[in-house]
Amino acid sequence: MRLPLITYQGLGFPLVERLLDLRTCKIRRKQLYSTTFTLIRHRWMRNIPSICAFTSKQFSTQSEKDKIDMSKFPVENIRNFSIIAHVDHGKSTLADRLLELTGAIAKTDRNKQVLDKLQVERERGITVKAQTASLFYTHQGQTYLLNLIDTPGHVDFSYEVSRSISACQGVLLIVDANQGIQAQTVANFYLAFEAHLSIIPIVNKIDLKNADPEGVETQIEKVFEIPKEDCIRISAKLGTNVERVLEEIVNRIPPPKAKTDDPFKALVFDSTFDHYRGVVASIAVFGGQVRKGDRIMSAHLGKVYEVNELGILRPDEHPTDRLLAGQVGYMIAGMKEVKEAQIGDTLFLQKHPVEPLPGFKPAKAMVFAGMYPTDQSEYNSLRSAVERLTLNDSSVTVQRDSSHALGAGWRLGFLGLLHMEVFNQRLEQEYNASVIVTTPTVPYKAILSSAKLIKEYGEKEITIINPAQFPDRSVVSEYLEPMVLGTIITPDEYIGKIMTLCQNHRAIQKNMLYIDDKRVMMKYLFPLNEVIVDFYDHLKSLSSGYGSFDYEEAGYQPADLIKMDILLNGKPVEELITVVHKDKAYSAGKALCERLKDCIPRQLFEIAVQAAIGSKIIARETIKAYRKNVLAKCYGGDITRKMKLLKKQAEGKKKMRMIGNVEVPRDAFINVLKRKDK
Ligand SMILES: Nc1nc2c(ncn2[C@@H]2O[C@H](COP(=O)(O)OP(=O)(O)OP(=O)(O)O)[C@@H](O)[C@H]2O)c(=O)[nH]1
Repeated sequence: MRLPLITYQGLGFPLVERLLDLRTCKIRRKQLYSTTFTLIRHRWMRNIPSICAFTSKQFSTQSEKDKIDMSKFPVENIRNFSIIAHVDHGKSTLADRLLELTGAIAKTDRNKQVLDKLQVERERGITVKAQTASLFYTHQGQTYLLNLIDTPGHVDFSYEVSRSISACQGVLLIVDANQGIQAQTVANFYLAFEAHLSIIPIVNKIDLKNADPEGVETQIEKVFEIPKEDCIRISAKLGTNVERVLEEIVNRIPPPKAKTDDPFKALVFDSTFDHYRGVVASIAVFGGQVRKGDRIMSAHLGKVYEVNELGILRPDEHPTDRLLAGQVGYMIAGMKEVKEAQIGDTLFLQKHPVEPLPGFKPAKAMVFAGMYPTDQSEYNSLRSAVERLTLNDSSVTVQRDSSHALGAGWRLGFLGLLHMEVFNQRLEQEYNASVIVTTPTVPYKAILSSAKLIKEYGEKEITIINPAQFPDRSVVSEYLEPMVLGTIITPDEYIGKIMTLCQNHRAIQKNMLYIDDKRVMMKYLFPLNEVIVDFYDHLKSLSSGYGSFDYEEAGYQPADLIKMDILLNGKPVEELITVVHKDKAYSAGKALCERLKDCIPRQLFEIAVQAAIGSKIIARETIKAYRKNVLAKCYGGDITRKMKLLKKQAEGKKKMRMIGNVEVPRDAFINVLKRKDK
C-alpha cells in the first residue's frame, strides 16, 4: 500500500478523501493501483481539476454500477448490431457519436475513436479488434439496450467482422460520401447479407466539399439492390443526423430471438487475458440467464467454473448482477489457462446441459512465417505471450518449429501481411517480447508420386507451410498454389494501368462492371503469393490512391513452382529457402542476393552470395574481403587496452551465426528475413 500513499501527497485533500472512500468501498487493490497510476498520468498533464472530475466519475460509476438492473431490458428492448465499412469510412467516429448521444461517454473534443483501445490501433489509426459497447437509449418512452460492435475495415481482419456478426441481428453499413463503395464495402456487405442480418446503409462524411451522397446512394441501389430511400445521410464527425441512426436501429433491426425461460446458453465470441483476473470472455447470451456465483460448464472442455464477475461494457467494464437472454457482456469465471476459453465455445449451467451452438468456422491462414525469440533464454516467456495473444486473436494458427540458425520457435499462420505485422507489434507492445520473424510464405500443396513418401505422410496430397520442407520435383506429380478472387474498385481512367499490373501478377480477369458512370468494379483470379506482398501498394500508387482491393479464398490451382536456395560460399542457408514461380525465379533470386549483400559485413575473405535452383546458380553477388583491425585506433603499446579490445571483438563473434566459414551477424540475417522493404 506504500505506493498509492506516496502518490496521494500533493494531490490535495478532496482527492485523498475520495481515495479513502474508495478503500472503504472495498475496491480491489489492483483497481486502487490502476486508479492511482491513472491519477499520476493526469497529474503529469498538470490538470488537477480534471483529476477530481476523473475520480468523481470513477466513484460515481462505482456506485452506479450496482444500480443497473439488467432485467429492466426484456428481449424486445434489445438491439445487437455491428458497424461495418471499408477502411476509414468512419465506423469508429460514428461509434464515438453514438456513445456520446446515449451518455456512455462525455461530449468532448478529446473523444476520438474511443473504442480503438489498443496502442497499435492508436498508432496506426486503424481498428484491428472488434469492440463492444452497451448503450442505453430512450425512444418513445421505452428504454432500449443497444449493443454496438465496432469492427475493423481491413481485409486482414475480416475474421473479426464475421465473428461479430454472429452476435448481431443487424448492421450499419457505412459508405464514405466522397469515396463511394469500395472493395471492403462489398465484402462486408456480403458477410452481413449471407448471415440474413438487417442492413441499414449509411452515407457518411456529407460535410466534405466533394461529397456526393446522391451518387453514392445510386451506387448502393445498383450494387446491393437496397432502395435509395433506405439510406441515411450523416456526418459522423459533426454529429449531423446521428440521432436518426439511433431511431432507425430501434425501428429496423429486430430484437434477438433468445428466450429468458430457456436454460442458460451463451456463445463466447471473444476473449482476452488479464494478468490479474485470468480470462475475460465476451459472451452473447442466446437463452436463459446467468448470475454471479452460478456454476457453469464449457462445452469444449467440459470443465466447471464459478462465475466471479459479469457485466456490460460502457465501453469500460461495468459489473452487473446478471446477464439475460439477448444481452451481450463479459464474464470472468476463474479460467486461468488460455486454452480454457476457446472462442466459439458454448457456456451453460452445470445443472442444465444444452446442445452446443455451432461456433465459428476456423479462420483460414493465408500467410505463414517462422517466429523465434531473439534470445533462446526467452523461449518460455515468449511462448506464454504468444498463447495469450492468440487467445485474443484466434485467427492466428500456431505450430512448433525449430531452425538451426534461430533455435526453437513456432510457425504461425496469419490472414495477411498486415495481420502479421500487427501481431508482432502487439507482442512487442503488450508483452514486451522481442522476436525474429522469417520470410512469409503461402501454404502450397504437392501431390506426391513416391509411394515411400505417401506412406510416410499418410496421404497423397500434402500442404507445405515451411519452404525448407518443399518436396523435390522428382517425388511430386503436381504442385498446387492457393488462389484468391480479388475485387478491385477504381475510377475508370486507371483501368489500363491496373490491367497491366494484374497481368504482371499472373492474374486472370473474371469480370468487369460499371458501378456508376465513372467507376468500375473488376474481378480477377490471382495466385495468393502475388498479392500478399506489395500488390496493394502498387495498385494504390497507380490509381493515385483511388483504387481499392479486397480478396477472398478461391481454392488451389496447379502451378510451376520451384524451390530456390540461397548459398553463402557454397553452403545453403536453410532459413532463406523460398518457393517461387518458375517465371519469377530470376528476379526473386537477384533481389534476395542484393539484400543479403548489404546485410553481411565484409570479412577476411571474399564471400559469394548465390541463389540456386537445384545445382544451377541463377544469381550472384560478391562481398569483397576486408579485415576489421580493432587495434587500429589503439596507439602506443598499452597491452591491457589491446587485450580488452580483442576480448570485445571475440564477444561480438558470439552473436554471429556460422554458415560454412562465413560469419553472419544474427541481426543482419534477421533483417534479410524480415522482408520489410521491397
Ligand atoms: N469530414 C469528415 N471526416 C470524417 C467523418 N467521419 C469520420 N471522418 C474521418 O475519417 C477518418 C477515419 O475515421 P474512422 O472513424 O477511424 O474510420 P474507420 O472506418 O473506423 O477506420 P478503420 O477502423 O481503420 O477501418 C478519421 O480521420 C475521421 O476523423 C465525417 O463525417 N466527416
